[in-house]
Amino acid sequence: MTSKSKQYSWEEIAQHNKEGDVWVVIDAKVYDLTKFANMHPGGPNVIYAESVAGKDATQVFFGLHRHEVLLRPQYARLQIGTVQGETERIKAPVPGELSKVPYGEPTWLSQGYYSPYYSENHRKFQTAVREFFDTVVKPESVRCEENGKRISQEVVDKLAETNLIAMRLGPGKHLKGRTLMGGIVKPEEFDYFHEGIIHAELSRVSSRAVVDGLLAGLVIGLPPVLNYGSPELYEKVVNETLSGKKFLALAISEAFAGSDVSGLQTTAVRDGDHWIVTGTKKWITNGTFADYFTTGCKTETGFTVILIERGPGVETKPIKTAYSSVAGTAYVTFDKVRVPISNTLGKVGAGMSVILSNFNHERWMVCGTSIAAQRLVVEESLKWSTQRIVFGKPLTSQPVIRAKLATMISRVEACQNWYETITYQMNQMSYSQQSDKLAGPIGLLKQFISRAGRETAEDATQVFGGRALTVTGMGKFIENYHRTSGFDAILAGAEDVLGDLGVRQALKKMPRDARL
Ligand code: HEM
Repeated sequence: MTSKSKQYSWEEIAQHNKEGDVWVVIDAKVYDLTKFANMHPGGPNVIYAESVAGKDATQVFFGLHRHEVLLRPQYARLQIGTVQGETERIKAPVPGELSKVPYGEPTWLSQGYYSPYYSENHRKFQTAVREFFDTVVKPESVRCEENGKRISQEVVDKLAETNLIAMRLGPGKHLKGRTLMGGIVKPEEFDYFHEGIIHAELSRVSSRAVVDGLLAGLVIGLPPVLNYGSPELYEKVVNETLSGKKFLALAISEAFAGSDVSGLQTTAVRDGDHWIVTGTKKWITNGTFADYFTTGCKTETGFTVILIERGPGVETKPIKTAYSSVAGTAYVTFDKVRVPISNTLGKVGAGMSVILSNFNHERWMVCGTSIAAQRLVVEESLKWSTQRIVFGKPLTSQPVIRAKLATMISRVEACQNWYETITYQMNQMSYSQQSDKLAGPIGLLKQFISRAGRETAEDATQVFGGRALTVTGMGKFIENYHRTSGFDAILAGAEDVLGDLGVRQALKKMPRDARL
């Protein structure tokens, strides 16, 4: 019999109630904290308190710690047995499982509800993707968020093996001949709902910085190569990057110009079969470790997009931002870099349409990851306000807290429903129809979602109080989301600019004879 399966009566437990001999019970499990008390991060005295030592400390424990504390091996081994006739109720999470907390999952994944958009195949795909992210990505995400290092090659290799890297770019010819998630979905059947599942599952297990660090640069920077690169460039760069052997970043924004793409100053001057590129780029996601840069350049006849390989004259240095350096945010300098003319993406001078055609997908992707993060914040807030006791009652007994939860839930549901409607349209439309009909709505959607996210971050911070201000502990997700939700409002197009784009697109389509 292992010591953990030993059973103790409440009478016996009660005798271990003092310094030098202290046991506590948490969720029917008996812990011997005698030696640990002096190392306890919350100090020894709280454990010797009359209401704790030798007693059931479940409620006080869950008011102060996340369940994951008990699952860490160094603490799990403090358990010496269970209470006679009692069994644990708070179960450890199982990789791949769905949350049972109301609104913890989108409607289509909630038991007893229906959806017009998702099929059995989407559900099968979602199960496999969640299990993969829970087991492979989640532990890595926690490590990288803390140490700021880039995602390990081991995890990148696993992402490549399942073709998750390729699938994050959406449906298309780059999926042809690939086995997707062990063959669950055929390349020709893979649609934007499948892709959205990947963004949501990634966001569920990752901080905002890890979402970007997990090769977001490639997701936004490779499409111009896919759609406008020469066959030779396609063959080489697409194979190298989708197999996780090389990394790629989109290098458009500069300290001189962000959303105002036409104001860029990086120049490319023709010299025989080469471009000579000189200039700087700022806020380049994955730039610190990228091997290729899909770069916006000023050329004699306008704006041109050129793929630049890391080599002589290319330098990158990390930029310290509000989120973890796992994202690899870089300042990039090009100093008279010689680039073959064959690396030009699209026509010389026609770079604006190359870049614009890429934006819709990028913005839609940010919407998907933001909604999943907001949903996690809602779930965390529901759990916390149920387990936190104040003035002798759970936080949920306060009408002001319930009112906050109401608006948080409504926001995330509104975001989800609009996002799914647009995703459905994307599935029905050709690429050019999407560019014509969805650029405006996606701009408005992104503005709505990033604003909703920041309001939800504010509300959750009020619900969690001081705990939302610390990087570790009960409110760690809220702290991280509160600190980083602003990234969604800036990256892929500033919130206000996108709102304006949506309205301008609508105004262009106003019937000339429309009158009140
Ligand atoms: C198996 C038993 C326990 C373990 C392994 C444990 C472990 C920890 C850890 C790791 C922390 C740091 C904060 C965190 O990571 O969440 C902490 C903080 C704390 N613990 Fe415990 N603890 C245990 C039992 C208790 C009990 C029974 C009490 C009773 C009052 C208690 C009171 C506290 C307090 C007051 C803090 C500081 C919380 C804060 O800074 O917000 N702990 N404990």
